[in-house]
Amino acid sequence: MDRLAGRYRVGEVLGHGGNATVRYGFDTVLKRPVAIKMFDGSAAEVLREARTAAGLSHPNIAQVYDYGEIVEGDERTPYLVMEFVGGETLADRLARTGALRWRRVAEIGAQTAGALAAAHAQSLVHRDVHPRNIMLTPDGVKVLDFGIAAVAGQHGIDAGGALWGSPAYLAPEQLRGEPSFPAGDVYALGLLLFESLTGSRAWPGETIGAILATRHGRPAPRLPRLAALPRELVRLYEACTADDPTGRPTAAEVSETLRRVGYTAPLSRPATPIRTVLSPHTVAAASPATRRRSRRRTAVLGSAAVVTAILGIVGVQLSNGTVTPGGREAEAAVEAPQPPASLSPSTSPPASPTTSARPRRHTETTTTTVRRKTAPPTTAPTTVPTSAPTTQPTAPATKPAPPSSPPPTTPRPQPTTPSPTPDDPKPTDPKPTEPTTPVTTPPTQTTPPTTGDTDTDAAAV
Ligand SMILES: Nc1ncnc2c1ncn2[C@@H]1O[C@H](COP(=O)(O)OP(=O)(O)OP(=O)(O)O)[C@@H](O)[C@H]1O
Repeated sequence: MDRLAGRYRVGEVLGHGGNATVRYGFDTVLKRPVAIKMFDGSAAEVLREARTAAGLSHPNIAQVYDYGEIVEGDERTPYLVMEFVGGETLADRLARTGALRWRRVAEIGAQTAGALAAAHAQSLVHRDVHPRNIMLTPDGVKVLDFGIAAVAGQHGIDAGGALWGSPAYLAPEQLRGEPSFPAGDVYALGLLLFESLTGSRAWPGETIGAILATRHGRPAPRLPRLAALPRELVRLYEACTADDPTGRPTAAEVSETLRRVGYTAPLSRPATPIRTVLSPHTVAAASPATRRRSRRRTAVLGSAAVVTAILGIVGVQLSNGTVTPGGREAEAAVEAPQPPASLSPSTSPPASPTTSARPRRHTETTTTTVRRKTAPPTTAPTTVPTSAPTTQPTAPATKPAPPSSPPPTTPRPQPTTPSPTPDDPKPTDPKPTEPTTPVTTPPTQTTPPTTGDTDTDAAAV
């Protein structure tokens, strides 16, 4: 069979995530470009992701079209077929240009918040909002990767003891292992505002240990004073990143506020680059390597109390004796006893933590094991595919868009340095061209009917 599921030609790699590779593809039936995400994880989990994401329809959310599995002997490689989104990720954009003008940030933030609000309205929490999951297109923002979305109220730590998310963007209550609620996404949204306005991550760090140590007991950093930045935007950022989830606005409120501020705030000198003023909370810029590593989804295995303990330790002790907070990549996982899972759908933040304890920030020490995350440790599949299909497809003749997969090489500017903020470039949208060489793929078994999703195009914003 030369096509995936008999209809999808597979082309070049668009990017790699923590547990998947995303490739350009072409749907030969509907004659449109697609993105095909091939997973290392278990089929059951990916199918759950597909069903979750397929239920969402919003102009700022990348649409999921189809799900299937590549079967090779005993191995199954699950894949998702998604709307192809041309453009560049917010992470790549920030790496390329540094901080953005505040109006542009308000626009991106408003659309991102709108997408999250749509998910929250269906009691879904994204749980992995970070700049690599925000795609900037000529038509507006597309939020990618509802891959670890959960029903609001679902426990932040799953049955296997994995706490999913990117440690630099998780809300404090998520780090404590409490159930996931929309307020967690709003916290991450606040951090996106910070990063977009300053060009630097709010919680920098090379490793999960370093990030957790940086975050230990601290509120989110204050925004440096930026020229012409409306006070309301500063207040919004502070509200979004409040430690107490009940003090945060809803995503819908964030979207509304950003739209209003963006439209109504008096115009500042448009050609003037953002000028930053030294602030005691100004954070250091992260290196490209830092961005690359710490963006990765991280599974923190352990009870809430143990995660809490990790937060309480500035110098994280790691049991293998070779790992130090500065010495291991952020996609590591911290192992510890499993907590009980709790599933109690709700759309409001918990009145009180459901897990055992608030952080004992300064007293606990523990020994934890850090290992690289390879696959979700939750459902222990009997066979976990570890590799992509053996036959690699040929890249399409026409490059769909500047692939955003290569890690950025441009050093991120320091937030204290005036940062020119040129207008967005216009990434080229791909023409619906097929890869020229048919792809030979292993026999494919597509679970749902391969007619796919007929909801083809997301509306322009
Ligand atoms: N629908 C899409 N259209 C075009 N490119 C995409 C699409 N989805 C993902 N990509 C590209 O593939 C890259 C990897 O995506 P993926 O969702 O696997 O990982 P991630 O979000 O970067 O990391 P993680 O999943 O570990 O959080 C993205 O950063 C993006 O560049």
